[in-house]
Amino acid sequence: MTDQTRPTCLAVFGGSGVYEMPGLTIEEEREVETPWGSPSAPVTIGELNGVRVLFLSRHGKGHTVPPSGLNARANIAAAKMLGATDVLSLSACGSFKEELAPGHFVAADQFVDRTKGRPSSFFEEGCVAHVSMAHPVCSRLSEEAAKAAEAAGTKVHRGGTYLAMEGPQFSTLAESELYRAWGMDIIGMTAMPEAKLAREAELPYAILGMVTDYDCWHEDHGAVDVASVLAILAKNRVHAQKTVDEITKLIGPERTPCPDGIETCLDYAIVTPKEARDPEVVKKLKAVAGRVL
Ligand SMILES: CSC[C@H]1O[C@H](OP(=O)(O)O)[C@H](O)[C@@H]1O
Ligand SMILES: Nc1ncnc2[nH]cnc12
Repeated sequence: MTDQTRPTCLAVFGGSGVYEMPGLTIEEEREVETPWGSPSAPVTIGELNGVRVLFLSRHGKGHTVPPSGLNARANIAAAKMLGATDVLSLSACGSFKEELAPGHFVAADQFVDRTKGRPSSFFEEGCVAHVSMAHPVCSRLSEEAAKAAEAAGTKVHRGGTYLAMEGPQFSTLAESELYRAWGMDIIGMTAMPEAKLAREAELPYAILGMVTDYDCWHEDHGAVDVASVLAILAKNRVHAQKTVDEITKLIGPERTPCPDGIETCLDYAIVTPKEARDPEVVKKLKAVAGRVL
């Protein structure tokens, strides 16, 4: 059995409002230490419909970790180290389009990264790699997530660009209008560098943006505030949780390799020749890129 034909092990990163995953038969809550530190919370390891699921509350159980303080490297590394085959992100987001209404989900397939200074690579001086981010989302997982959300009774939009802002403040009106003029679809504060790191760890990644608001551009809606985001999420949390239930039914435990080749994307990405690599850096990297080191 090659690494890519292992049974499914779906890592779910629950964002704002999604702090637990009811229905999961819990095996254990694992404290994980990675070469990049600890993830946001202990990882809940369990099973749902015969599928192994790893659940991580992205901001911690009590929502104590802000977007800029997220240790995305530790979160992704923890998933990889625990054997994840895929990562599904459930993320609250603002909308830049009338038709992407609060309560709808967007299976985003592109990102624009406007975050600043977040550690965004596992690779560093001593071992340099460049992976492609042209198609940052796993097409298969994204479609499965979209179908699962529909089965859970949610209106889903397939495709769309997620603008990742630094935060934690919401956008100014000028920024909101600029992003709209750029053709962005949704906005949030967490998908970057998470998606980049998932790619470097050869983990197929997909995201369901759970629309909570129209940011601040919409004349008929007030500017976004946390209370309204959380109120919408309280209504939609059940849809998010049901979506995870449905996706495990859809994908099942048997898994074929990712059709986009994400699990082998490091084959030609590392530019530093073996003899020039820093052994200490390589030691850390084994946690996420052991296949090629
Ligand atoms: C509580 S509103 C802003 C907050 O919500 C989103 O988090 P997540 O993506 O983890 O659901 C957004 O990105 C901000 O971090
Ligand atoms: N309008 C918004 N901007 C950034 N992050 C968000 N999360 C939810 N709504 C958001």
